[in-house]
Amino acid sequence: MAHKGRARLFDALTTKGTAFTHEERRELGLLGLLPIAEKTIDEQVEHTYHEFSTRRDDLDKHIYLRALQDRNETLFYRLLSEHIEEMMPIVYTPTVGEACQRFSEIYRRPRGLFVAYPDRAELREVLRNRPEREVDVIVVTDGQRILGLGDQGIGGMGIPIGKLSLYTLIGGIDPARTLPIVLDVGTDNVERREDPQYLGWRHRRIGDDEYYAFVEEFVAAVREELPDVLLQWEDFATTHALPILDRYRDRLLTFNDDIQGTAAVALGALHGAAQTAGRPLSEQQVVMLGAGSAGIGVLEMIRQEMVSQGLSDAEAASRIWVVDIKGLLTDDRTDLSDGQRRFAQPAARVEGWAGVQLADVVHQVDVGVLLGLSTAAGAFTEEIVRELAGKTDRPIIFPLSNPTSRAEAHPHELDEWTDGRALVATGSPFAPVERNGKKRRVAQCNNVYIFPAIGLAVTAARATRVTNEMMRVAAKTLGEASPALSDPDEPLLPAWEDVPEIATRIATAVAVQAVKDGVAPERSDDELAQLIRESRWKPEYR
Ligand SMILES: NC(=O)c1ccc[n+]([C@@H]2O[C@H](COP(=O)([O-])OP(=O)(O)OC[C@H]3O[C@@H](n4cnc5c(N)ncnc54)[C@H](O)[C@@H]3O)[C@@H](O)[C@H]2O)c1
Ligand SMILES: O=C(O)C[C@H](O)C(=O)O
Ligand SMILES: [Mn+2]
Repeated sequence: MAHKGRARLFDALTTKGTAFTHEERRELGLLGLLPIAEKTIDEQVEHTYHEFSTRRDDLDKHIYLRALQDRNETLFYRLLSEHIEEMMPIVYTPTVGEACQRFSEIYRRPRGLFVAYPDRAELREVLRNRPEREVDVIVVTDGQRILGLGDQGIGGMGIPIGKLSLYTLIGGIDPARTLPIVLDVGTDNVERREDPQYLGWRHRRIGDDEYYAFVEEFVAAVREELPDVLLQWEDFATTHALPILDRYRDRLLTFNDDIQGTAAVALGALHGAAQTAGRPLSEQQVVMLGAGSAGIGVLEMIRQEMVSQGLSDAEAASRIWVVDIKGLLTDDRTDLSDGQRRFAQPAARVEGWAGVQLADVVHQVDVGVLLGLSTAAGAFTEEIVRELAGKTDRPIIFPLSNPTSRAEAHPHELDEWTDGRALVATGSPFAPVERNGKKRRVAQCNNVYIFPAIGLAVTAARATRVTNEMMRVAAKTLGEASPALSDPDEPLLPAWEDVPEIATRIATAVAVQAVKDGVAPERSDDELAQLIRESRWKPEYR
């Protein structure tokens, strides 16, 4: 922190703005560079909250908060931590989706790294130019599947920035040690490419051979520059997401949030739901709409959970029904990937059915759990939901697609169509549901319950891999924190105010598991717990 003068005043990570005391101003050569008033951080929070509140819409609020982040990170996180429930939907889903779509238009200042294909001969230099030397967590996207909004090219950068803000807010990762990265490999979104304001490389997406070679080069440069960093893959198209994860999961400290983080949060929410419904997962028939990387990732974990509850692999698979854009996955389909094939039902099982769409499956099968990771807005129709509600007392219905505009159903509809019996969790945030004059919060089943805790765990424990067991322990620890376990009228997942504390608990369990799995240095459970608490960064001026 050697900076003095203007360099110090304008360094977002260490500035205090008007909160520099007179003495500090004298020491740091700031006399005269600030108005005479000396503010406390609480006064600054009050002021910025007022400013935030006067912005006209959510995108405007997003722009305000991002600008504050670029100006004074400590204040940004302090403000967020005091208004977490109100501001999460602004810096993250759903508003971040619009911020990605309009990234070039609302662009003010650079952040993180733009790793562009035309610079491929100088990837190491690009990595070396990173804003801060030491990095604990990278979130990288190539912008091809931004939430359910498709290819946003370089605009996808909004996602790594938003996710890393939550690594700090919830997981206590030092913001100076986070690095958002976008791989700019072109875009197939013609509207973006032809927009004169577009800031990315104006080119079609490169072909697979070039693509995988570029990713390999990128990974090699990351390993050379930052050998211990956690590398999180985010919002890659399913066709790339799965091969990339397969290729690197045993070579690096890495995970794919859409596949693994989503699976863990869904399993966590299902824990409270199954308990409230009075029927364990292994006795449920599960239907998933959507067979992309998110849907298949969730189903893999559900299957493992059913097996741990006593079923064989085959018995578990026979309880899982997956419907994609073409209909039910059956073993006579020739268009399935290996991952999808594991969940294909024998074609003989559906002989004589009138059709194989979602409505047919819900009609024919004794469904207890209906999950959506399809991007198909409104696909959980009144007819389907009413039929499901006729089969079971407490139907479990999770429309998990993001952002709000892609949700398979809205919670108030599900509540109405099931007379309040549905156990609901959504991917994006929704307003509470009102029934008999009582308002009930809707659980937001979003991977943000998981990834900050994973980051905290591997950073504090100095883990070298993210194992499947670590993800399972994260799911279990989250599941055990479900408010619904003690009161069936409570939501399936904890309130946002409690999430930083729960992330600490999850991180501790994950770190203990990392040691057990032999991917982190030996330490006692107590030592790990203490290490995790102490390593949390706090939004305070120092
Ligand atoms: N809640 C969360 O934490 C979370 C996490 C990850 C992803 N998601 C959301 O999940 C969605 C899917 O992500 P993905 O990476 O798996 O995407 P993807 O595009 O790879 O997969 C989408 C799947 O849905 C199917 N589908 C599309 N339209 C359909 C329709 N009309 N009817 C039936 N099936 C249809 C497709 O065939 C495909 O199998 C996105 O909206 C994403 O935002 C949510
Ligand atoms: O970003 C989110 O809100 C969750 C998830 O990673 C998604 O891609 O939808
Ligand atoms: Mn994602």
